Amino acid sequence: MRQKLAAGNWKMNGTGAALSEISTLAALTPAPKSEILICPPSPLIHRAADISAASAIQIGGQDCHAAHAGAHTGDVSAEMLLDAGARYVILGHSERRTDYGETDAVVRDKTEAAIDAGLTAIVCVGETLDQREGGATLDIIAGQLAGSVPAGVTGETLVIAYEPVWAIGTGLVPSLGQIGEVHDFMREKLEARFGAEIGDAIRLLYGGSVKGSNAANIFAVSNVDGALVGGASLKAADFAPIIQALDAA
Ligand SMILES: O=C(CO)COP(=O)(O)O
Repeated sequence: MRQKLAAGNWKMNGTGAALSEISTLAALTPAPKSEILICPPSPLIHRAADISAASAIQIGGQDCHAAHAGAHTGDVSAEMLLDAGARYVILGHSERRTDYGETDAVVRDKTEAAIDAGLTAIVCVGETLDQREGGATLDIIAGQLAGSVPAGVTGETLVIAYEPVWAIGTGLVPSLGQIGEVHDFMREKLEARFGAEIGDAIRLLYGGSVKGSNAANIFAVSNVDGALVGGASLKAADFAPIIQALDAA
């Protein structure tokens, strides 16, 4: 049985004042059945990990460099995230693929570095609206999975997040059929590449305009093991109902 995961990606939002949302979230979800993860901006990770230590909430990063250390001004290594208290890191988010031209090969190298350091990597994949309208969705997902996921992963070291680019921050959500089609397809691809046992153990998250109002329906879709939530993870009052829906799924 895969452990369900509700992950919040704060993106470039929040200063120290936002950390109170973590304690509030812990109070609103005292005994969650699902794993709960908050990925704040890097400068908050250490304090977020301290605040969440007594709760079920885990902390993650939003990116890391592929190198362990060195002359990379402004970058953060996977070891640094781990040392600061992170246990997960989001990699290959479409905003990084777009803003920084991160290719599948770059994402794969970062994923290897993250896993080497002892983090669980959440690798993001997803098609643009043009690609979906052109009927290329499954080809895009297959290519991103093949290119971004390194060899040797397990259900403990890798999570995949399916985030259609056109659904991120837009309020648009694919139909439940479309989500199910992609998640079933990803499961097949992972089982084909890593074998039935590992392929079945890797958790598959849906991301893109997940809210308390649509979460239960999305979590009922086959092979959806949780969500990667942006906007609705910033406030505990918005994120808690999503966690409750996942617990109930
Ligand atoms: O990009 C996302 C999470 O990584 C999704 O963002 P929204 O939930 O704000 O659409």
